[in-house]
Amino acid sequence: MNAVVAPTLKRRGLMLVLSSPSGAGKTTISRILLEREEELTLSISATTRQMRPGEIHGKDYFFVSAEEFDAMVENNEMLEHATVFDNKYGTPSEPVEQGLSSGKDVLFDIDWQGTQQVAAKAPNDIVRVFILPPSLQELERRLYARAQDSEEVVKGRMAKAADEMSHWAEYDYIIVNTDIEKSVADVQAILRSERLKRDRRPDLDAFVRGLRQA
Ligand SMILES: Nc1ncnc2c1ncn2[C@@H]1O[C@H](COP(=O)(O)OP(=O)(O)OP(=O)(O)O)[C@@H](O)[C@H]1O
Ligand SMILES: Nc1nc2c(ncn2[C@@H]2O[C@H](COP(=O)(O)O)[C@@H](O)[C@H]2O)c(=O)[nH]1
Repeated sequence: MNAVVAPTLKRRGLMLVLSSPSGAGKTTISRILLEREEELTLSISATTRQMRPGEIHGKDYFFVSAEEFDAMVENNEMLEHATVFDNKYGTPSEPVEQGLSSGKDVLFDIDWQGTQQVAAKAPNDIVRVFILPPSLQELERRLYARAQDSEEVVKGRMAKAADEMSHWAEYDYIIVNTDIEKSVADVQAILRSERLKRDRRPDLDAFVRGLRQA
């Protein structure tokens, strides 16, 4: 008897965006997701902000000067860019294009301004997830517990949290990050079903035609 061989169908990569007020848990969720999802690659942003202890140039961010950042924007090298908490942040386009064309999904940890720009450029490819903290008290606790920013920076970020959260309804999915394992599982469930969407699977048409003719 012949073994049944599953057909390999191509799929268009998607752009998975995580946004949240600072400290709600995007980076933590992203790190775990990247360990568990082989077909997912991270878009590494460029930023003018100071490197935090433990951060690595080229892994967490490309840490650049304001002049270098402006030159990247001027040369049309950014998919999106914005000023967030007094620093500039942006997504270099080329690695995103490379990731998508090699069949990977690309993960973005960007704010609502960047999300709006990516959605305007690639409305069919973007999947937007907004992460909320369980409470403001817990958000503040997490920012202090991370112990990587000064009290002044934490206060500044807390002051902007309500404004950041006012954009939640622009997102496709909302996760309240109470339990980290559950939040990661929720994002994985979103990825799994978004990957199955008919519009992202250009080979399906020919495959079904073949099935009907057999
Ligand atoms: N579900 C959770 N329960 C408890 N602590 C958490 C949870 N998720 C994240 N944290 C902790 O909260 C702190 C902030 O998380 P993280 O750095 O991932 O936030 P962020 O949204 O990426 O912030 P930013 O926007 O500033 O980069 C970290 O110390 C992290 O370990
Ligand atoms: N629009 C963009 N926002 C970005 C990008 N990279 C990060 N961010 C957002 O900035 C804040 C602060 O990040 P932090 O690492 O300094 O704590 C956070 O909301 C990130 O999502 C980007 O390329 N574009």
